[in-house]
Amino acid sequence: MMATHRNGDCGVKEDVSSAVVNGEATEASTGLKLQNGATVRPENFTFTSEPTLEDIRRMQAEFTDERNWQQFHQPRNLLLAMVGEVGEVSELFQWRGEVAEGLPDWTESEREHLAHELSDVLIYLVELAEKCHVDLPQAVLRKMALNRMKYPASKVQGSAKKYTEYKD
Ligand SMILES: Nc1ccn([C@H]2C[C@H](O)[C@@H](COP(=O)(O)OP(=O)(O)OP(=O)(O)O)O2)c(=O)n1
Repeated sequence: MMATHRNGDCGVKEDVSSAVVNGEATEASTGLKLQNGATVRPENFTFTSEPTLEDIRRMQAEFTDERNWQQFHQPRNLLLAMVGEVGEVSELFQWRGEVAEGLPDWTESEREHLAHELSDVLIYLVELAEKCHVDLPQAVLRKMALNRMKYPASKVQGSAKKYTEYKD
């Protein structure tokens, strides 16, 4: 079963808002903004530590080898397959309006369906990265470092503007 962490019915009307100081979200300032302006911290949600991305890469390689499917899994096909799965994730959200963190109004079956589709996206993403020889965990570290430089916390506080929109 998919691990879920619900906030319960707390009248949440806006998405998570977090204040950041020196690149770190402060404990007191991270939370859900309620209609009355009060802020409530969401329950912490964390992943389990395994499988790692390398575990997933290896398991998918075994899965495709066992079926003689490597012949179909070139980068372009994997990209198209991944985009198709992203579409399937989108289908689960379409026409529902905005949904609260933790998806409190979704059924267990809907949550499990979402878990399946997100997993399909990840599986294809990991295999695409493998076939392109991108070491995904290390690439993510490098990209996050770049993101921190492009969006200094002190400069972009509370603004969702693209970095190119800043004048200085
Ligand atoms: N040629 C294939 C076909 C499937 N898979 C694996 C990776 C995905 O995790 C999952 C995708 O399977 P489907 O294409 O059957 O897609 P869904 O599981 O989303 O089924 P549906 O489209 O019915 O929702 O299976 C794969 O690696 N290579």
